[in-house]
Amino acid sequence: MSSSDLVVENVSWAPGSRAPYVLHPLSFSLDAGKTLGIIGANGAGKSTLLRLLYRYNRPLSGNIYVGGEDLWSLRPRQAARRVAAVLQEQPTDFALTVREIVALGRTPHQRGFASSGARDSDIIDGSLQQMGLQGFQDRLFGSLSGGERQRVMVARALAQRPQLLILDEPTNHLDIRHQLEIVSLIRELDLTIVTSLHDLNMAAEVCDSVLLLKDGQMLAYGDPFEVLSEQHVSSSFSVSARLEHLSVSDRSHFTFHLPS
Ligand SMILES: Nc1ncnc2c1ncn2[C@@H]1O[C@H](COP(=O)(O)OP(=O)(O)OP(=O)(O)O)[C@@H](O)[C@H]1O
Repeated sequence: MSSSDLVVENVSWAPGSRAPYVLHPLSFSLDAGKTLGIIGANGAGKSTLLRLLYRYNRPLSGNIYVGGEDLWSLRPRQAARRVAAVLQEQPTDFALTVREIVALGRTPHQRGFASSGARDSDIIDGSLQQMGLQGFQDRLFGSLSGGERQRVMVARALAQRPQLLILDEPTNHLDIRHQLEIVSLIRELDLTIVTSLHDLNMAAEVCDSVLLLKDGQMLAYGDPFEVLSEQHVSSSFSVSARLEHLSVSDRSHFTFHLPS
């Protein structure tokens, strides 16, 4: 068995067996504890790929292995113990408290109608704490700001204690401070993470590898500093991209212009 935590083999998707591909067959693997960024213009297929990884859509072809197990050979509850997702669409459980929402992350680990135990409670406390939400636990979800709700959804996913965490645009709705917090959390978490990101500078900073999609095809995969070249970025986003060196922080930084 491969030492990779996530193995994607020839996976493709289309809305029907005769429909054109939305995602053309692609393959990649990701080692345990690493973070992969999915990058591409609007409509490139990022969310489509993520939906296959968190088992919302079944691939038209190919297989996905998480921890060596074929994701589609697992029962839904077993799959939910392995893979958690934080999506752009937030739930409408407005009448639940923050703690109740985070507690939902424990559901795949509970048997039948058993209520949650002390271990569940500790995990929920830890997840709230990791996301800086201790003071919010009795607030109604519906009363929170967009950014606070986003942090609750990440806390719920952490409470699920997954092996693979899928994040669809995790910095949406977040102000700069909370974006930086999410980025540093992603770096610290001892989880295998696949995240879509629109901010290329952030992707280069936070990801161990990057998968660049264009029109549903994998244009490049690998080290962020190789994949995110001026040429690749200009081509996949139809812009003129320039990599500039910031001498103060000793980092490279993309700037973008419309092609003249
Ligand atoms: N169920 C579906 N039926 C038909 N077309 C679909 C379906 N789901 C997605 N698509 C199309 O597939 C393409 C890729 O969509 P997807 O949501 O994966 O893009 P994305 O890269 O996540 O875009 P964005 O950055 O705008 O969120 C789009 O053209 C979309 O309209």
